[in-house]
Amino acid sequence: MPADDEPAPVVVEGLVKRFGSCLAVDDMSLRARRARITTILGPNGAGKTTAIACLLGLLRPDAGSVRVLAEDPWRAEAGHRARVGVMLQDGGLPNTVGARRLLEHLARLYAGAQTPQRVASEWIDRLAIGPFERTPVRRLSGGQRQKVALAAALLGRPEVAFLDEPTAGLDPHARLETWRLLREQRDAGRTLIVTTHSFEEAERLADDVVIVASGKAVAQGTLAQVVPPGASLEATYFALTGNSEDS
Ligand SMILES: Nc1ncnc2c1ncn2[C@@H]1O[C@H](COP(=O)(O)OP(=O)(O)OP(=O)(O)O)[C@@H](O)[C@H]1O
Repeated sequence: MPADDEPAPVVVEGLVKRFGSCLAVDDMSLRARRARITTILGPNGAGKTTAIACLLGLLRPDAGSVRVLAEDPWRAEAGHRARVGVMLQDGGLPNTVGARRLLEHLARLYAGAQTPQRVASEWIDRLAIGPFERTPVRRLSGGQRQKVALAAALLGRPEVAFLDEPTAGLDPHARLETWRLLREQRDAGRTLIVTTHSFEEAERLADDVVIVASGKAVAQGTLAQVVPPGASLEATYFALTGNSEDS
């Protein structure tokens, strides 16, 4: 188990990001510990995806700092990017190719994969992609596309992976299988940052939880640290995000 005082692989300090007059991220600070699953919960528009885009080096912070594996992602070289996996909400997958071809292509890009066909087959088996492995991505159902995007994010054996709502739209079997997979990835030493709108997912999957509201991290820690004795995560979330559970 990693010591709590070792440098965190993901550090956000005082992050600010504006889009015109919209303050999407407002002085956000958070950390994700190595070889742990950190889930980020927060209302629509709270700034989760924007913060992740900064952590991926896709957006440049207006203020504050972000570090991934001790580097500034905005300035990082290709070698750094290969250590970081990503699954974005819109998939970002090429539309016209099938899953097998795409996964083989990605496996070829990663130096470690000497046998791209075998690597792709392992992920296709693991995520039950086989029945639709040759269907062009644009023809896949939302849940099928999620599976391909998850395989694409993890296939390069990244040290850190950012997964934006990885189980959204998955059926209950696929969701359980994804949780099992993510725990295995964590146990293999990967640091996973997972956004979700599911309290059940956070409770069953997370080692650490971050609650984000109005562009700030308003609570973070283990579930036991974040949720007061006798309360639920759901009640804590509603109290911290300013919404009423009864409304
Ligand atoms: N490129 C952009 N241009 C303008 N506004 C943007 C842009 N990207 C995000 N925003 C705004 O920033 C705010 C934060 O959006 P963000 O996508 O980070 O929220 P989120 O917490 O990921 O929400 P959700 O749970 O719905 O995915 C929103 O008000 C959104 O409209």
